[in-house]
Amino acid sequence: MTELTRSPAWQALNAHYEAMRDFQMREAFEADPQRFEKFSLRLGDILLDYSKNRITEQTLKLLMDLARERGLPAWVERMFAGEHINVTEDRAVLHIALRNRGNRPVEVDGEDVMPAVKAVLERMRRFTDSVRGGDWRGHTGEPIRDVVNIGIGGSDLGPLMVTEALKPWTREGPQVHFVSNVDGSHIAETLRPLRPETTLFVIASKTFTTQETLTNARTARAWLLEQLSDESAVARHFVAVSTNADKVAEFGIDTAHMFGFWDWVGGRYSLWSAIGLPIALAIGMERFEELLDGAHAMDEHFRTAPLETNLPVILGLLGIWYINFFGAETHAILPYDQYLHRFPAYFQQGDMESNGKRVNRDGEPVDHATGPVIWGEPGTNGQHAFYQLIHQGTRLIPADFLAAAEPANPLGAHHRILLSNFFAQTEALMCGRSEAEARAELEAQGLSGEALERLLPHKVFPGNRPTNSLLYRRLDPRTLGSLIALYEHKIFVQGVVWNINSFDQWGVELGKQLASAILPELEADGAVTAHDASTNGLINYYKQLCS
Ligand SMILES: O=P(O)(O)OC[C@H]1O[C@H](O)[C@H](O)[C@@H](O)[C@@H]1O
Repeated sequence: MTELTRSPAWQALNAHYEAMRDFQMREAFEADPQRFEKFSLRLGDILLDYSKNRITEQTLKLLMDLARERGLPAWVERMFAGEHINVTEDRAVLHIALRNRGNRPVEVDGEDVMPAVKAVLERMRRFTDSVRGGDWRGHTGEPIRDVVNIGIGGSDLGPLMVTEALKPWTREGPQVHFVSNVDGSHIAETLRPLRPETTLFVIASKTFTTQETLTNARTARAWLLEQLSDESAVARHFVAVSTNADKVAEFGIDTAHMFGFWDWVGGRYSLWSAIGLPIALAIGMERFEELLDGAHAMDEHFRTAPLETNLPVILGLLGIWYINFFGAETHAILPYDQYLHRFPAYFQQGDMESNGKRVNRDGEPVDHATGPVIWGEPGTNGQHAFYQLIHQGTRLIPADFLAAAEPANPLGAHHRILLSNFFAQTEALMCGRSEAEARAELEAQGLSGEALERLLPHKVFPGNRPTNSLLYRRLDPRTLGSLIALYEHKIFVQGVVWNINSFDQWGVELGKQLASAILPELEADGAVTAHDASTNGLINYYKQLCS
């Protein structure tokens, strides 16, 4: 057993889980009229209702004991103090500095990083103002109408998710497009309706060595030069966002047109840095700073609130409860908001790349589950697709429901219909429908005898399925910033409890290495024999199809 699973707090939770096997939320609500008040919290206008979970006050106490035993408060301090908590890469983890809106210095290796952070924000402001104001002109003197962000992973998903989420604020800016996949179809389809004279490319890559991004960037440059036929056009149509000035220059982008960030910003935590440039181009720098303000408010809450009333801590520990004690394999994020349609995908990288780890910080294999599979789609679409399995399948799928009280587009009854579904689904998942209730309903429909008995088991909903609800006034930049930071810190909390490094991602390496060995084999003549029989067979069949 590892230190974690041997620990008194873990053992106590194990015993408590046994005692909770028969716990029914529905009965708990009936027995305790204060359950909602006890198990809900507000931060600003964001309400977190976590009362529809298989928990008692004792469960929370034991989870808090676990967090304390794992030294969570000290780990939070370490992160905020700029310690190199990303041990395998020997780096600090300071996305919180990017949205540190107060005057508190944040030091890395004895140096306050805030002046540099502010200087980049100021450059982003000047640049985005000039592009949005029409002062920045393309090579032929026309203003910029389209921005194409070329990046992948953390250099794509955050800006893409946020510009989609904040679409109502994008009307005055250029149209922003995103190309990530190395599949040529992505860039081909994106560029097809665009004119090079009015298009600005943002090449976003922390390392500036990512194959997909550099391939797409070269294609973009060729497209531009094919039509503008002048190398000097590149300077007016290409900017870069990176930590690697040498590689940016090598690629042919003037570093005067490069926006920097730092190795203490993880790719999947980078939308707050210059990686957010396409967001700022789309919504303007003021709104971008409101996004930072919202995240900062959550950072302050996370840093200072007691564990018991700390939103990210509660979400993180509830996740641990289900993953490690109930054996839940997945976690659904279900935004009742069309604008949040990329939010679950964003946190697939955020969570799964952070906590998809099998060894602890010391390199020892863990003997418990770590990060869950994150998935989800916006409500109500999911209801007509996969909710069947959540309601009546054999798996336990904890789910988060998110919704804004105010509609972004007030259109008759749309929003009330949407929210009636938001409220109904967590109610249905919790209450279920007992056999007696199902029977009564079938009888009311006029069924009886064998016909009723045949249908009855299919009509029963076991219920007792856990959900969290996040309800807030409206999805504006500030609220979105807070919500993203909430999930970021939730991931941190779980990583601390599991004693894993949430900030490296070695698991992406192997495939990359093998792909670079295979690429020349695809270009060479003759059969390939260097791999296992399956891989050889696939490559050789591909070659046969292409010959
Ligand atoms: O920003 P880049 O250096 O181009 O990296 C882009 C992405 O690729 C890597 O493989 C990592 O898995 C991601 O964490 C990263 O966000």
